[in-house]
Parts: sequence; C-alpha cells; structure tokens
Amino acid sequence: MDPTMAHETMAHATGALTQAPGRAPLRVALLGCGVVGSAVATRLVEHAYDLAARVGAPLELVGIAVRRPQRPRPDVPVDPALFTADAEELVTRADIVIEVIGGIDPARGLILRAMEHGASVVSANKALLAEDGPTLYAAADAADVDLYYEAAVAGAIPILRPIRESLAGDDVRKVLGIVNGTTNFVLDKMDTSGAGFAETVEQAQALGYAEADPTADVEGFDAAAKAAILASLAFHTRVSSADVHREGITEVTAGDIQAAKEMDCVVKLLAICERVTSADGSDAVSVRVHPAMIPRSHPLASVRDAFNAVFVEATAAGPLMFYGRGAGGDPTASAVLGDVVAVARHKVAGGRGPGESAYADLPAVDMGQALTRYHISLDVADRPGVLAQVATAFAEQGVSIETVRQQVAPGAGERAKLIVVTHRASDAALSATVDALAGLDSVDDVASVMRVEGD
Ligand SMILES: NC(=O)C1=CN([C@@H]2O[C@H](COP(=O)(O)OP(=O)(O)OC[C@H]3O[C@@H](n4cnc5c(N)ncnc54)[C@H](O)[C@@H]3O)[C@@H](O)[C@H]2O)C=CC1
Ligand SMILES: N[C@@H](CC=O)C(=O)O
Ligand code: NA
Repeated sequence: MDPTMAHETMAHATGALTQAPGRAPLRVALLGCGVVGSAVATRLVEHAYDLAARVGAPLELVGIAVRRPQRPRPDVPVDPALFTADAEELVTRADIVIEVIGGIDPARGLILRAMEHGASVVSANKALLAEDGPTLYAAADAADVDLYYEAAVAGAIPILRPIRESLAGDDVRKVLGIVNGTTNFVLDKMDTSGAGFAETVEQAQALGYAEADPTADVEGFDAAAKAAILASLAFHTRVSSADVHREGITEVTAGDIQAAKEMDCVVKLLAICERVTSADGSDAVSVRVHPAMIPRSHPLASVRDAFNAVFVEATAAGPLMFYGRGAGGDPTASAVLGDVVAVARHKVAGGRGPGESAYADLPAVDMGQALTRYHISLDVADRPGVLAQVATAFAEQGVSIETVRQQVAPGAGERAKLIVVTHRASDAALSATVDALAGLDSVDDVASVMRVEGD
C-alpha cells in the first residue's frame, strides 16, 4: 500500500487528525457545513497526514458551526460532538477560521470576531468580500492575521493568488472572465440546442446547476461580486459591487444566439475589468458584467457547460488563461484548503501573506464612458434611402460602422434585416444610437442589440 494511504487510513480509523511533524496542532474552526463546508471537512480529515506534512504542523478540526448540530450528517466523517450551534464561541478558540456560511451577516461579524481573537480567516464568500472587503482587510491588519479567499472567484481555479502574488511585479491591463457556471451552462445549451432562455433555465435547475431561485446567477449579481474582487486585486484599487455595471442574461433571446452564430460568435456572460484612460487623460478602471458576443476563435468561446475561465492581459506577461471548475463541493474545497495550507504555513513560520493593496486608488468610470462595440440587428423597410437614414443615426452620435449587411428573406416583401457591427465607441453614444434607430419610421424593430468583445 502507498505509505501516504497507510497514514491516512490510520488517521481516519483512530479519529486522530494527523501524524504530524514536530509542532503543536493548529486549531481549525469551520463555519457552515453545506455543499462547500462538508467537502472541506471531509478533505481535512481524510487528507490530514498530507496537509500536516505540507504545513509543518497538524491541523486539528476543533468545531463545525451549523444551524442544527443534532442533525445526522453521515456523509461528513467527523466526530458528531464537533458540531455546534455556537459559532460566536467557536471562533474564539481557533488559529484558523474557515467561513463557508455565505451572505453578509452573520458571516461578517463572525470573521471580525475571529480576527480579534487572533485567527487567520479563509472565506469563499464573494458577496461579503465584494461588499465590504476593506473592513475585513482593516481588521486583518489590526490583528496581524491573514485573510484569504481564493474560492470566492471561479471556485477551484487559482486566479486570485496568481493576480495578487504571481503578477505583483507586472501591470495587469485587463481581466476578462466567465466566472458564473450557471449562466455559462444556460448560454451554452441555448447555443447548442437553439432553445429559449426560460426552458434552458428549467433544464439547468433539473440538472442541479441552477438554484430554485436563480436570480443571483441569471441577473449577474454573482458575477458582479466576482468582478469587483478581480478588479480590486488586478488594479490595486478598492472596487465594490456597487461600482460594477451589471446586466444579466434574462433578456438574451434565441434570436440573439442565432445572430451571434451568423457572426461566427458565441454569447457569454462576461466579467470585464479594464484599466482605461479616461477623458482627462488619467487612468481609471472600467468594471462591468454583461452578455457579449465573442468570436468562436477566442479562447473563452470554447468554455462549455458550467466551466469557468479567466483571461488576463498583463503588460510584460502578455495574455494568460486560467480554466477549470468554478463551483461544486470538491472543486471549491480544493481552493479553500489551498488557502488553509497557505495561512497555516504563515502561522508556523511567523508572519503573514500580503494584505490589501489599494495604493493606486483609481476612480471607476461609469458604463457610459466604457468603450465597447455593438452588434445591432434591425428589421427595416427595403426601400431607397433607408440605409442612409440608418447610417446617419450612427454618424450623428459619432459612432463608426465597421460592417453592415442586408438580408432579404424570400417572400419578405419590402422588408429586410440590416445587421450592423460598430467600431469601438462610448457605450453612451452606442446606446443613444440604438434609441435613435428605434425612433426611425423605416425601422420596424431593433431586433437584437449585443455588445461585442474579445478582439
Ligand atoms: N457551492 C459552490 O459551488 C460555491 C460556493 N461558494 C461560496 O461558499 C459559501 C458557501 O456556499 P455553499 O456551501 O454552497 O452554501 P450552502 O447553503 O450549501 O451551505 C451554507 C451552510 O451554512 C449554514 N449556515 C448558515 N447560517 C449559519 C449560521 N449562522 N451558523 C452556522 N451555520 C450557518 C447553512 O445551514 C448551510 O449548511 C458561499 O459564500 C458561496 O458563495 C463559492 C464558490 C462555489
Ligand atoms: N453560483 C455560482 C457558483 C458559485 O460561485 C455559479 O453558478 O458559478
Ligand atoms: Na478561485
């Protein structure tokens, strides 16, 4: 038998968490035992020997805070006496606290209390980090402890530590990500099946990808929180969810998907974080989440099902691509435990990892100033002068047209479809152009408007 297996089997059978080298155990408290928490607890126990060897000290699970401690949890291989309803008390007797409850409160209060008592914190809570990260960082500084949260963005994919640590010597210019698996699953299925949004969401719910209330995913709240975290780290600037322009995928139609196909594109919900030059020549950040067409040749176009991927452009490194599972108990536990090992190593060695870096303090530009491209599909009258009217609507807003294509369906009489793709322009100018087009007598319908990214 592999010697590692022998150690693990022995540790599990005896209930001892480790066969550790040297040092006194580090006490680990787990808050929450749902999808992520149960996978974290299981790995902590079943891989105790390796974790101890990697840290240089045993990790002793001292308690798991849950709402109903008496509930049987046969899938979680820990002593049932470890379950407690008293999270407030639990966090005072730990060296490392893992927060996988989710939501703002009581997670925030518990994290702050844990830090006050000297614990380093590992969290998967993107909603909290994106809403109130600076408060948590300030508390970590005051207590001289670590705050790590790799699982909060794109689950298992190592993306936050690469940005925060590996790219600390470079300048990140852009982060473009598919960071929500549920919406990627829905858009991918709409692309392959031709089905509409509502029926595809039902399918995603039946398969367990989308929650019963899919609002946070389909309206882009989840992706916006992740975008705020990515932008904060990438640009050394405080960016909160409130700074992120957010549009979900509820308005994406089968017609939009078909229009994308005709352009050899796919529609993806993108988190886009860019360092831009604002109107007065100074640097700023643009952070937004919205559906967009990307060319099928772009690396993000091949991200299928519920997978996530993040594309990073840095000045010296050039383009970088990170890909993997963004959700699920085991994949998320992988990221959580990677952080646990990191902060435990700091405890063993003395010292801490990097804290908040917000020195650049760049302003956020509003969506109107963001530079984007639009794909617009119009149902128009097929008669002389219509193209000129349409072109004038673009010209009046200073928007330059890249391509224009007319399609006349057999038997469509005097109706035609005009498909226009623009060059980059301010989102405000593009939006005003769409309003003007909708008001033209010759335009029956603005059938599809979609931003174009990724070239
Ligand atoms: N499920 C996933 O795939 C991923 C989840 N995350 C994040 O991980 C965190 C946890 O997510 P899940 O495990 O999916 O949620 P979940 O809903 O399955 O588990 C949360 C657990 O916390 C417990 N809880 C809630 N309030 C509590 C309290 N006051 N005291 C003690 N326990 C309490 C709940 O009873 C539940 O068992 C969230 O922040 C989520 O955004 C991050 C990446 C992926
Ligand atoms: N709901 C999220 C999972 C957690 O981050 C998703 O669908 O990606
Ligand atoms: Na991650």
